[in-house]
Amino acid sequence: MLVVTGVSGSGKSTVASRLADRLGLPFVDGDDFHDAGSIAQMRAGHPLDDEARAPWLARIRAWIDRRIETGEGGVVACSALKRGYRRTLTDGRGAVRIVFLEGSRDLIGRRIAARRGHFMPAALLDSQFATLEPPGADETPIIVGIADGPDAIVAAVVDRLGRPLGDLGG
Ligand SMILES: Nc1ncnc2c1ncn2[C@@H]1O[C@H](COP(=O)(O)OP(=O)(O)OP(=O)(O)O)[C@@H](O)[C@H]1O
Ligand SMILES: O=C(O)[C@H](O)[C@@H](O)[C@H](O)[C@H](O)CO
Repeated sequence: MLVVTGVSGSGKSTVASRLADRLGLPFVDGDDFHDAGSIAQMRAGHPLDDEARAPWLARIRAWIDRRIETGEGGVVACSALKRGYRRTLTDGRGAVRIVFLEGSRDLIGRRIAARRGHFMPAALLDSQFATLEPPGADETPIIVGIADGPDAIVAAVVDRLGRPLGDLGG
């Protein structure tokens, strides 16, 4: 089970969906678990706070738990900006591995500015970086830079998994 994390526009949806294809695992986008109120709040340029994110994270955790139960595993795209958010998704779940997409404010800002048809406004990127607590070594994250294209990033993650792909189920 892989959770692909990073700020808005870091490429989570792009990378996680291709990664899932590559590994033959189900994919889900954390964006699809927001309620309408949270989407409206972000669209209006107001960041979510801990309270608003808690039920959203709980829904994603429930998806992860179902995937673990079936033994099939999966790949989920979820910003999981703070350590505490990641713990919500990983604690007590040994097989959940964090992937962190690392990129500069400048590069991500350019990609968001070029993106069309997404609710997340570019203006929220500063708040995303202010909230971000990059994963520490104790979280054994797979950290990948995002300067290269999606296929290269997927290949780098697969390379770093460092264990047989069949072991990702639980
Ligand atoms: N490695 C890459 N190289 C070039 N462009 C990329 C790369 N990864 C993603 N993009 C583009 O950057 C934009 C942001 O990517 P994406 O929507 O996947 O990010 P995200 O982290 O899922 O964002 P959000 O959290 O806001 O949903 C998209 O237009 C996407 O096509
Ligand atoms: O925690 C958050 O602030 C939100 O989850 C955002 O990160 C969005 O979900 C997404 O990244 C934007 O599309």
